[in-house]
Amino acid sequence: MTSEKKYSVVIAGGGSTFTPGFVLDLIKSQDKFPLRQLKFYDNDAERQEKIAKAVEIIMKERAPQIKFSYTTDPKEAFTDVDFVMGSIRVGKYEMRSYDEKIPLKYGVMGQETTGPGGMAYGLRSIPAILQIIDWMEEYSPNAWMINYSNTIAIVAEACRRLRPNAKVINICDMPIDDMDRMAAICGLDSWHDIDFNYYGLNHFGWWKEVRNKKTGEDLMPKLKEYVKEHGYWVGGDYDKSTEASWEATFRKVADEYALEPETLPNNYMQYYYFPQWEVANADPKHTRTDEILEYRQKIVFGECERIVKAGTAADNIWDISGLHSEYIVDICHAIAFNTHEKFLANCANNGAISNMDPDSVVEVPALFGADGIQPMATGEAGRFQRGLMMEQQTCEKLVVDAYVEHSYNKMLQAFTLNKTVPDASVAKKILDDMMVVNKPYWPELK
Ligand SMILES: NC(=O)c1ccc[n+]([C@@H]2O[C@H](COP(=O)([O-])OP(=O)(O)OC[C@H]3O[C@@H](n4cnc5c(N)ncnc54)[C@H](O)[C@@H]3O)[C@@H](O)[C@H]2O)c1
Ligand SMILES: O=P(O)(O)OC[C@H]1O[C@H](O[C@H]2[C@H](O)[C@@H](O)[C@@H](O)O[C@@H]2CO)[C@H](O)[C@@H](O)[C@@H]1O
Ligand SMILES: [Mn+2]
Repeated sequence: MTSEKKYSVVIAGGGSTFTPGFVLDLIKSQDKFPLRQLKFYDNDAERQEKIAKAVEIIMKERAPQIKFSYTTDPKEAFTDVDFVMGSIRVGKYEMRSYDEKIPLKYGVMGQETTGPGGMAYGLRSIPAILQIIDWMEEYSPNAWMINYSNTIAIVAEACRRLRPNAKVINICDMPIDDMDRMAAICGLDSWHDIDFNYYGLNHFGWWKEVRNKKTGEDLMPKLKEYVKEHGYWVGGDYDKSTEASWEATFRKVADEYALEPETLPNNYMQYYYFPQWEVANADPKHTRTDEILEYRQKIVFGECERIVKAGTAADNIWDISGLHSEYIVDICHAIAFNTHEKFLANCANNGAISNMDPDSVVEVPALFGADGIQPMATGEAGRFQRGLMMEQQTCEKLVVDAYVEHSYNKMLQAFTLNKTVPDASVAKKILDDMMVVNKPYWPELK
């Protein structure tokens, strides 16, 4: 589809390891989502510049028609834009490392977006995301923010409650990645060949239905046969660049499926079904953050440095674009061109899951168009799933209460209620350690 209009996009989190991927996929999509301008915004000038200097070269060589700039000034960043792509990490990897390591100190699973670590990260993200929404509304009132910045479930609950009319859509690529694996398992090209019914919370959900989009064939029986042995691990060429810890995650789906074989789980259920297994298999001194510093961050920043030194990206062999970046570009395209394609959104339930409260934030299929999202009805949640979701979403709501009320006790209740934490005394120890390191980012909790 082509149009006269060309769009202006700002990536908030210009220094993100995913930014070069966004850029490469935006360039690849110029025939369907044409840009006139691309900007980066970050609050760490030095980190952003390392990526931006390489992107400047890439843009000159591959898309000179698009005006490119980068800034730490919010007015410059958010003026004259149609889309904000959110990819910030408040506190960067230094704070992610604490999110993972502090709970482990007390025998509790430590993970980026789940358990106490995920709640700590969510509380850090709320004020930064609300601030970006406010700048977007002030400087580009017609713009849409498509946000990846975690912890999405908590950020989405804060948006629902505190910015109910904002043009912000909180998204996650995990179900897309899982569905792409399902497609590969069934011999299909990509997740685009699959139709689905999925429901849950972010990083906490289940497929009720998976079909071949073209023929309508029910793929659940075939998938279940495969998943009970291999989980969502595909192997071979498909997984040639997948890191070892992701392999373990996709294989673990076999155990998650065995627990509830009527549906197929989001791979993140491992953290709630098997938190003690996570602890037993973790190295408290070397967590996922350390792996990223040694691998993804090294590759991305190393390649940027190499391009800048060479003064060209012509021999650039690195391409970290992929599902993550394709997905956000496809969503911007769907909104820009009012396509009403089916993706997934984290939004107020309002009946999408019939036996959950209207004000629950849920992750469900939705049609994406010029007016934003139209969430779809997914039917009833199973008893097991509903019980789990009620507990988890209450934790997410309590974190937002803690933010609004500056309440230590609400945060302690959130930690205590969480399925990954054994009791209130352990919750308190974790929270007290987290209070110290999060001082620059959290509201003062009293
Ligand atoms: N929703 C999803 O499914 C999904 C998938 C992958 C990654 N993510 C999220 O994407 C984000 C980026 O991940 P990454 O690993 O590339 O992180 P990263 O640490 O490499 O980059 C994040 C950038 O955000 C910047 N930043 C921090 N606070 C900011 C603020 N207040 N304003 C502007 N910039 C700020 C940092 O300086 C840094 O350059 C994270 O939130 C991550 O959890 C989400
Ligand atoms: O440990 P990380 O930073 O590698 O991953 C944490 C994120 O994991 C999911 O995103 C994956 C995505 O599903 C996969 O397809 C590929 O693009 O990598 C992404 C990041 O590694 C999850 O959806 C995110 O919310 C997490 O932040
Ligand atoms: Mn996600």
